[in-house]
Amino acid sequence: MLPLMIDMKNKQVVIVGGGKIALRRLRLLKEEGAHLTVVSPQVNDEIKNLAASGKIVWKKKEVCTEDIKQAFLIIAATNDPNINEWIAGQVSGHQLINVVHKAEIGNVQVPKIVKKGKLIFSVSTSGASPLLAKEFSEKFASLIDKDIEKKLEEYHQYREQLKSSNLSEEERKKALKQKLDLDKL
Ligand SMILES: C[C@@]1(CC(=O)O)c2cc3[nH]c(cc4nc(cc5[nH]c(cc(n2)[C@H]1CCC(=O)O)[C@@](C)(CC(=O)O)[C@@H]5CCC(=O)O)C(CC(=O)O)=C4CCC(=O)O)c(CCC(=O)O)c3CC(=O)O
Ligand SMILES: NC(=O)C1=CN([C@@H]2O[C@H](COP(=O)(O)OP(=O)(O)OC[C@H]3O[C@@H](n4cnc5c(N)ncnc54)[C@H](O)[C@@H]3O)[C@@H](O)[C@H]2O)C=CC1
Repeated sequence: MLPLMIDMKNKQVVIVGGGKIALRRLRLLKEEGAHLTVVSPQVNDEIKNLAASGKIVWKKKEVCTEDIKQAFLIIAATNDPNINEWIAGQVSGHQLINVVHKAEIGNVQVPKIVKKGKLIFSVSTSGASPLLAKEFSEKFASLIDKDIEKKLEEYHQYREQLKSSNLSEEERKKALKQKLDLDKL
């Protein structure tokens, strides 16, 4: 499994199922600006409210092939393993699919994700122990400088400045390293 950063803005995402796990995936993807459609005969209250306010689409029905045809990413999050597996069998080779009850059936797994401004890290145990992934992420998060968001904005600006200067690659690298080292003092 290869961890990549994917721009989910305006991507079509179909979540099949409307329970606890569907909601967890929905929150994560909504935050990134994806266009969400939930397909499920029943959904929890939060999903109902989001649909009522037009923030997502809710198709109140059981899933069929047509529902997932246009999706960039599909989340099979029903509580019926047979349905989830059927969905996985319907996707074409260029679609992404996450199957929540048995990740290896799909081609996407969801790690534990932590975001502090521009700093993003994620921990995966390749499905071995989600709880350990959570605990590790908390340990790593506790090591992060509390001003990291502000600092990263500064580093970004400084780096852009250097990139538009006449300095050589070697000189730029040295200057960037010096700034990081100074901050550590
Ligand atoms: C493969 C994967 C799914 C995927 O890729 O979509 C997967 C699969 C499964 N999880 C199960 C159970 C639990 N999952 C959690 C929690 C989380 N699970 C997450 C990810 C992943 N879980 C992916 C692999 C991540 C990795 O590689 O480490 C986190 C990190 C991110 C997220 O889901 O948002 C999130 C942190 C929550 C937080 O931050 O609070 C808890 C604890 C809790 O809920 O507190 C439990 C109960 C304890 C236990 O069972 O371990 C079951 C059994 C279901 C059953 O028994 O029916 C399966 C299915 C299976 O293993 O077959
Ligand atoms: N990935 C993870 O971190 C975890 C995964 N799981 C797995 O996720 C599954 C779902 O868990 P919950 O969300 O808690 O279940 P839930 O019971 O709260 O929700 C299931 C949803 O699926 C819908 N559904 C059932 N048949 C359908 C169909 N044919 N078409 C469309 N929708 C249908 C139901 O209406 C309901 O909204 C569990 O069965 C479990 O295997 C459970 C815990 C953690």
